[in-house]
Amino acid sequence: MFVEPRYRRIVLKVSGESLGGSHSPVDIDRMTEVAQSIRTVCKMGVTTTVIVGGGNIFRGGSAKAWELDRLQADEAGMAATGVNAILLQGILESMAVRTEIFSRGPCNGIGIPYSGEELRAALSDGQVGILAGGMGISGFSTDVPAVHAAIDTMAEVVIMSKHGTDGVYNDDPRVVKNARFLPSLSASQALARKLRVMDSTALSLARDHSKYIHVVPAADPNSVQYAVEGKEVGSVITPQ
Ligand SMILES: Nc1ncnc2c1ncn2[C@@H]1O[C@H](COP(=O)(O)OP(=O)(O)O)[C@@H](O)[C@H]1O
Ligand SMILES: O=c1ccn([C@@H]2O[C@H](COP(=O)(O)OP(=O)(O)O)[C@@H](O)[C@H]2O)c(=O)[nH]1
Repeated sequence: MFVEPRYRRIVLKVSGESLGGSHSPVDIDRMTEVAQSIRTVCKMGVTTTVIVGGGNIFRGGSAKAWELDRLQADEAGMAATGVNAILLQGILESMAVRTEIFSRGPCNGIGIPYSGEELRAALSDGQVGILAGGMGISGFSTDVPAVHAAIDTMAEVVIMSKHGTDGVYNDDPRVVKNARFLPSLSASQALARKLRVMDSTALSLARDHSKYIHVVPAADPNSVQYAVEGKEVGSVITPQ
């Protein structure tokens, strides 16, 4: 049965941590599930840009433990997103999904350098854009380039496939056992309550550019498809 998608143009942010397995920082079964969900939404006619995190391999926040300075640590984190992007591209291409990687910073040399115009051209040509290297500069997470890509590609929503939560709560559900699930809230409310489900810089960028954020559970392999189909899943952060 054909379902009219709720979203026509999306940016999908895939949590790096959700790509790891118990024996390896990158798990082929998880990566395959992600690729299958991308193929499913593409078949529904949804124009898709994917941005992968790198936290399954390395995060800038580990700088101290490794005695790295923040710039070095962030460069390692950005490089990690490149590994995930190449592996995801490989699996997607094996499923006959055409892709192009657009890269920044330490990932330059993987695919082609990021350009909003070239990304839009690839999407118009029916390809999936995969972004590597985040913003290409230290001090960010991949949430900011996810929202930025929504601006560049005129996507109405960033679907955030999150590790360790099924949506947004009024407090961190990993820490506060009786935290309350919030099916819908505004970006301003999330900022005012200092909810740390995503980067505050990315939240304010989404608010200022009227982009919706749909937080869905990475643990459910159907959650991206359900979000696109308009089924109740995760939490929606509205721009207003
Ligand atoms: N208000 C909140 N609602 C939901 N999750 C939250 C909240 N505050 C903090 N978190 C935490 O955010 C984590 C996901 O964010 P993060 O680890 O940065 O993600 P990812 O690697 O999935 O992008 C969850 O595992 C959850 O513990
Ligand atoms: O524009 C960017 C994007 C990412 N990073 C680094 O790359 C790491 C991995 O990205 P992220 O934490 O967003 O991955 P995820 O949380 O999705 O696993 C971050 O911790 C940062 O150290 C960065 O320095 N600049």
